[in-house]
Amino acid sequence: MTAQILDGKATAAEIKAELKERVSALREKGIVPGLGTILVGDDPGSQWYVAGKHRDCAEVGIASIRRDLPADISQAELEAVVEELNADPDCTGFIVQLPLPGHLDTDAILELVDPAKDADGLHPTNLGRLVLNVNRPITSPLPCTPRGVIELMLRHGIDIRGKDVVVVGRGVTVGRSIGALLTRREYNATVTLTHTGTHDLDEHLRRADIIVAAAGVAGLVTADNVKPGAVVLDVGVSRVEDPVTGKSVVAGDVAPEVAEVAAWVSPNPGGVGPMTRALLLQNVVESAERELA
Ligand SMILES: Nc1nc(=O)c2c([nH]1)NC[C@@H]1CN(c3ccc(C(=O)N[C@@H](CCC(=O)O)C(=O)O)cc3)C=[N+]21
Repeated sequence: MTAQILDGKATAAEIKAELKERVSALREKGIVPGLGTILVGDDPGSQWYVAGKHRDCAEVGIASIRRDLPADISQAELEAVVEELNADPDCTGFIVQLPLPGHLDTDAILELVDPAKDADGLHPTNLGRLVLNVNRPITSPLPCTPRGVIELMLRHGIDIRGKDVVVVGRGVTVGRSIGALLTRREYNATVTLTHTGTHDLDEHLRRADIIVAAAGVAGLVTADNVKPGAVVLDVGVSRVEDPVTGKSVVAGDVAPEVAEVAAWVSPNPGGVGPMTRALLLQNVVESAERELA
């Protein structure tokens, strides 16, 4: 038995096709959703991610607004660019690509983003709304990766309700907010958040119905630690040296042999990454739709 694949690439394509329709409907009413990106410095990885976001926008008809800034930009200068996009009516949502260079105050920058335009869904106001609204519909942007993880399962017919979900990693973009989403009444999962201080991680993993591996530790989840029939989502990304070629390659948190035990696994790449990007676009479209309402 080998696990079925949670195909993030195909599912993201499906979501993008739906968003394209919603963007057309908005355009007919005179609203053009626009995604802004703020990129500081010339890290090739970050440049590649940002380029991908603009390609995605073109695909669904969202306008792109791009601000590429020098690595030595000052806090005040960067804050001015954030304020500019906050005020720009053509920009319905935007992101500040992370990480920022060390001399900049990341928290202060992220807090300056207008919560209504927060395409990442990581503004303190939006995270606060997510925590406070357990039962009512949420009408503010949601964090893209947690939402992408859930959407990937739902669109493969996986029932989350009542399931034991074990999340590995307490990072801001995934671990710390995914529990707030999964424990909403609409999903009704039971969530355990594990991290580097957890005693006996293996024990937690072995009883999980669903594992969300977001630690950024290559191969952390092994076949020995997965219950037969579990659903395993590989969110982590780290760079490791390929033992054969010696080249630096991207590795996920889930060892390949897990596919022999699990019922479902998300590949990495091709799993949660494309979903994150699709849900970013959805946040931008939803912000534009709220503007119309
Ligand atoms: N403000 C901000 N928001 C972010 O959402 C954000 C960020 N900063 N900084 C960096 C991380 C990383 N991240 C990825 C998203 C998609 C893929 C993705 O689509 N990867 C593809 C291709 C991977 C490859 O081939 O290298 C895949 O998984 O199939 C990867 C990484 C968003 N991030």
